[in-house]
Formats: sequence, C-alpha cells, structure tokens
Amino acid sequence: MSAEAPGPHDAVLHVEDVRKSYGAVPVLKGVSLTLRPGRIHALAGGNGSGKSTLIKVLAGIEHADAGTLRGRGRPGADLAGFTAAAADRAGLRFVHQDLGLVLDMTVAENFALSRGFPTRLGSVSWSRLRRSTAAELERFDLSVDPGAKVASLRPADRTMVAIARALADDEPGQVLVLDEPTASLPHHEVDVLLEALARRAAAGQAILYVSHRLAEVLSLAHWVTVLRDGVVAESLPTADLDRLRLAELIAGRTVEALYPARAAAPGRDRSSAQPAVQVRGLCVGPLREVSLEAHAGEIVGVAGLLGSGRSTLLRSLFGAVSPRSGTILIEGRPLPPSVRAAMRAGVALVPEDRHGDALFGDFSIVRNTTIATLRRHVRWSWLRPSSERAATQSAIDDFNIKTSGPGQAITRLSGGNQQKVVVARWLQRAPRVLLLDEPTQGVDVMARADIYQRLRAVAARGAAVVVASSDVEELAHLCDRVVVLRAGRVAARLCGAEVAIPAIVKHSYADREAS
Ligand SMILES: Nc1ncnc2c1ncn2[C@@H]1O[C@H](COP(=O)(O)OP(=O)(O)OP(=O)(O)O)[C@@H](O)[C@H]1O
Repeated sequence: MSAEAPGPHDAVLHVEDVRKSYGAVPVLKGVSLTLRPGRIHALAGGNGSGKSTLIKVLAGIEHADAGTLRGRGRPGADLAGFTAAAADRAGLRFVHQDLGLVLDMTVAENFALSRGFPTRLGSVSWSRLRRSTAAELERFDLSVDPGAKVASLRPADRTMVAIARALADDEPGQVLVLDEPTASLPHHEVDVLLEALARRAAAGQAILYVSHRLAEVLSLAHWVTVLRDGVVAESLPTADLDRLRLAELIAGRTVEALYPARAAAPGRDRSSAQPAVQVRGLCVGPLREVSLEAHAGEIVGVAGLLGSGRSTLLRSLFGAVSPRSGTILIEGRPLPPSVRAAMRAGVALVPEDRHGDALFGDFSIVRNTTIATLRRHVRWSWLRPSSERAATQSAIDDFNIKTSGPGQAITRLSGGNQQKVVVARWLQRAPRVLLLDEPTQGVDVMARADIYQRLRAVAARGAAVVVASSDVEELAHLCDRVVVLRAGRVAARLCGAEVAIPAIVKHSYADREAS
C-alpha cells in the first residue's frame, strides 16, 4: 500500500480545483484528486457532500464552473466545457449502479452494443464476436460463456462483465470509475466482486470507487478522499484509518460508536400477547407457506438473497399483492389485499424502489413529506401550507436533511437525502406496524445511525417494525429477531445472541459455504 503524498507526478489522472454551484449554492468548492496506476482510490462523504456531482462532472454530464483535468501525456482539459466524449478521450470509463447491460441479450451482444458488431462480407460475424469477447473475458479472469444471456449470470459476474466491457478498448492510462457497485449485491457476491477488483488493481488498473460502506472502503481501497460540504476534508492512505476514524472524517465530528446501543427487547411474555402482525401459511409470488409474527415493541428483520421473497412479503403485509393462500392478521384482524385497508389498520411501508414507488418527482420536499398525512394539515376544508411547512422543517431538522429549504424540489436532493424524506414521511403517520424495505440504501453512516435510533424509538412507543434488508450488518445491529428467507420459505428464525452476521449469512445460502 503506497503512502506517498498525493501529487500530480506519475498520476494517471489529476483533477484540480473543481468548482460547481447550483444557482447560488456552491456544491463543489475547489476539489482536487490524484489517481495513480494500480491504486484503488475511494471517494467517501456524507449525503449531499458532492460525490455524485463530482462524478457527473468527470463524466461530462454536468459542467463544472471551473477546474482542470490532466492525464498522463495528455494536455490539460478545462472541466467547464468537459463533455462525455472528452471524458472518454481522457481515458475515464464509468460503470454506474444500473450497469447499462441489456439482460435479455448475450454477453457477446452486450459487448458489441458498445464496440460495434464485427462483420465479414457484409454480415455480422458471430464467431469473431464470440472469440473477441471470450478473449476479453479471459483478460479479466471471468469464466463466463460469451453466449450466455446476461440475465442468467450471477450479480457479481454481471458487474464484472460491465467492467470488462467498459475497459475493452484497453487503452493505456484508463481510469475505471465505479459508483456504489456493491449497493444491490448480496453479501456473498460483494466479496467476489471486491476480490476481482483487487486483482485488476494489482495488474495496474487505476480505480475511483464511490461508496458509503466503510468496511469496503477500508478493506479494498489503498487511498481515500473524504468530501465534506463540497471540499476535501482529508485525502490519505486507508492504512492510516479505522472505521471509527473514517466515520469521524465523514461526519466532521467525534463519533462515540457507529451503532446506537441496542435497547433491551421488551420483556413482555410474547406467548400470551397478541402479535401486531401475524402471517400464517402465506403463499404469494415466490413465497411458500411463510409464517411470521411481529409484536408491538420489537424490530423483526427479514433476511434473504435477491429473489428470496423479502419484498413480496412486505408488499403483502401492506395489502399491495393478493396471496394465493394463507392469512395475514393485523392486531388480530384479517387484512384484505388492499393498501387502503392496510393504511386504515395503521400499516405503513417504506418501499425499496425510491424512484419508482416513493418519490413524487414534480413535488417539493414539503409535499413529499406530508403526502401520507395531508388530513392532519387541513382545517375548515383548507390545506394549510404553514402547517405542512412546519412539519417538513421539523423532519429536515430531525433527519439532518441537506437542503436549501422545505420548498426545494425533491429531485434536487442527493440520493441519501431523498431516502431520508421517504422514511420521514411514513414516520409522521405514527404507524402501528411499520414496514421498511432497504431503509438505508444510499444513506451515509451517521444518518444510518440516526434512522436506527428513530426506528428503535418507534418500536419503543409500541409499534411493530419489520425491516427487510440485504445489508446483514444492518439486520444484526438493528433487529431483535431475524427471519431468514431462502427460495421463498423460512430457512431460519434467529433471536437473541443468534442475531449475528455469520448466522444470517449461513442460513441465507442453501448449500454454499457462508463467507
Ligand atoms: N440539480 C440540482 N440542483 C440543485 N442542487 C443540486 C442538484 N443536484 C444536486 N444538488 C445538491 O448538490 C449537493 C451535492 O449533491 P450530490 O448528489 O453530489 O451529493 P452526494 O455526495 O452524491 O450525496 P449522496 O451520498 O446522498 O448520494 C446536495 O446538497 C444536493 O442537494
């Protein structure tokens, strides 16, 4: 691990003094960054600190107000007029979270989509395409059949295919930019991807890696630059850091502990108390004969791999899908398959797909916060904007949402801050049953701790909280009990000391060895 002072010498890419404002609000205030061959350089920072804006500037999607970019042997480029084509010429290769692959096409066809189809005598030469793709995959140690549909690949391999495609032209001095590549990967797949990335770096690849996951940053990256409020708070080797110190750099303050202490689970006798949620023999979508209980005052986790049925279970409890068979009781009463009925029964759902299901993109933060509790802000048949604004302002304060004010358009917030608005919205309803699907996706480490504390408070006030998450660390720290789903069935019910990462991972994977 190199510990030399950062500077432009021997850099693959040097970005200097990037400035960017949205209107009158400065978002990047003179950010500099140096990337070197063979080095994985993490870009960390709290929600709204400017990471995505910097990546968008480097990709030529947003224009900076000022800043320069220099690469090995390349003339300096002015980032104010930087375009996607200029980014490509500068050797920047991006793999975004959605990967940009067509799932229904083969790996080789996906390669050809970006590089063109090889032809022979005027028609596509499929054999040449397969051969060249196979050679590329081999270069990346990827044992994937070029003729396989992308949809059939395991998630980590899909990401590696996207990376191999991005770097396929093999120009010297390329920089691979990865934006939260592990955000939607299951636990086991994360390790596979990280190992592959470490091998690429060992072979000389420079990588810029954006992540909220402290453990990943520390185990994978050689160097980390922490952004805080649009400036570089620190840029240093990861060998000089531990998790707590990195969290402190991100937060800009002393941090006692990364997770709030787990409150003692309520000491009531669950066998006699009526559960707030009772599911019996539920069959819906991939779920088969699932039974589960959640009592007032407890946080129950739902673990399982992608496709195990976690989200379907939560959507059923919210009345959004009709079960083939089985029953759902909320506080002892059967729940019909109706969202309205579920909401009347005091059930609230924070869904997984923030953009598709939860955000109202045309609205401000105010309406996005109050939309589930509008009645509370009506008096004499009139909606009172002052009341809505006051409720929103207190959510902004409580959740430390980084914004220019309640009237700002929700789409202008950073991803993590949008997520906080969605969680705040449903907490306003004071639900008796609170369901959350991936509640801290894209949320920074400190805000995560705040959300956990709030969920504990909701439970302590007498609600039952059910959290589905692919983040096993989150489940282990937050939940009183965890139900592990595997292929649609309950594979394990963990409680007390069993609620720990190794047990959750072990039961999530059927035959595979737990990592
Ligand atoms: N189109 C826009 N108009 C106005 N402000 C914006 C716009 N896009 C982003 N911002 C603001 O710029 C700041 C930085 O946002 P950015 O998305 O770069 O943060 P981030 O570090 O990527 O955060 P996160 O970790 O939440 O994704 C935020 O305060 C955000 O509200």
